[in-house]
Amino acid sequence: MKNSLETAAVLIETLPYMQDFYGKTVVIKYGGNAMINSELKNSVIQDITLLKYVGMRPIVVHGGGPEITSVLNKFGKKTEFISGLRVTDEETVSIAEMVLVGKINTEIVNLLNRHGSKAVGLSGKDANLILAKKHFAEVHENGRVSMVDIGFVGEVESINTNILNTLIDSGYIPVIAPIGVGKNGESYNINADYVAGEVAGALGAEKLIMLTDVEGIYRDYQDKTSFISSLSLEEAQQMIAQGSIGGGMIPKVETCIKALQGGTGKTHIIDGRQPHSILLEIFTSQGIGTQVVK
Ligand SMILES: Nc1ncnc2c1ncn2[C@@H]1O[C@H](COP(=O)(O)OP(=O)(O)O)[C@@H](O)[C@H]1O
Ligand SMILES: CC(=O)N[C@@H](CCC(=O)OP(=O)(O)O)C(=O)O
Repeated sequence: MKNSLETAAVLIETLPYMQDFYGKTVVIKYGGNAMINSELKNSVIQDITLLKYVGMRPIVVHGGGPEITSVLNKFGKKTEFISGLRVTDEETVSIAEMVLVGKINTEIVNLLNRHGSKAVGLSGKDANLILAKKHFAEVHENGRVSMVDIGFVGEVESINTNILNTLIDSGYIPVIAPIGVGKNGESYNINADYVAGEVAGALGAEKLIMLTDVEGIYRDYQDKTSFISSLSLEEAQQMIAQGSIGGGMIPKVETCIKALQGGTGKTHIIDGRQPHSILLEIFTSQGIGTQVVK
């Protein structure tokens, strides 16, 4: 892991090439498992603020899965995930909305603003940012695929790019909570990875960066020497089908695949536990984490 001074050195080396980054749209998916402590949170917030200062167009899509689970526990509700997605009944979707929109979104917006950014928080309901419909989980078992009903879990039908571009063009950083709205005004709990991918695709982002709690993708998750630094779209599809990518990594990799197919330049899964991981990914020639590319 690099310390802050080493990270600063990386940035200074990059200075002559700063104009290459000007005006580039980058979507950052900030996962709940990477929101470990206030020091790391500040490092993520500083990185995003710096991207803005050098003329990039950052957009944040956040998760908050562990926090939702902990609040559900307090209400005596158990959590079940199928293919990386939370089984969501009516009570669960309102708790998820309360945690994601009411707590985590406002926290991130507040932190960004305290660090000198102009951040605006949005859920899928603001200006109908995320129109959604019911999603069924795809379960791979013994080479067969089945579709399972997991309740109020949504998939994105459309993203209102107009509101995002209006905010970005006025100098704001949009911070998006992954709650979608259905055509009858109902709330849908959407995995934040999928929302990040859809936003990246809709805006034609240069990069999609997903912060999580592992170094990146492993060929075999039990074997930490099997780390992969670069993966093609086809290899990624194969790994999901073979079951070597599991749990919460499935929506991430599916998102990378979809974003690449939709025109996003590059996608990255990086370790949010590493201080200044966003800067290290964007401003070093080798980057960090696993990149999934066409
Ligand atoms: N092949 C794999 N490589 C890396 N991580 C994997 C793999 N298969 C499953 N995982 C799991 O995916 C997790 C990341 O997803 P998740 O916990 O949902 O993160 P986040 O909250 O950041 O979205 C890892 O902590 C790991 O347990
Ligand atoms: C349907 C579904 O699984 N929704 C997620 C939304 C939050 C999320 O994605 O948070 P992370 O990025 O921290 O995992 C959930 O309920 O946990």
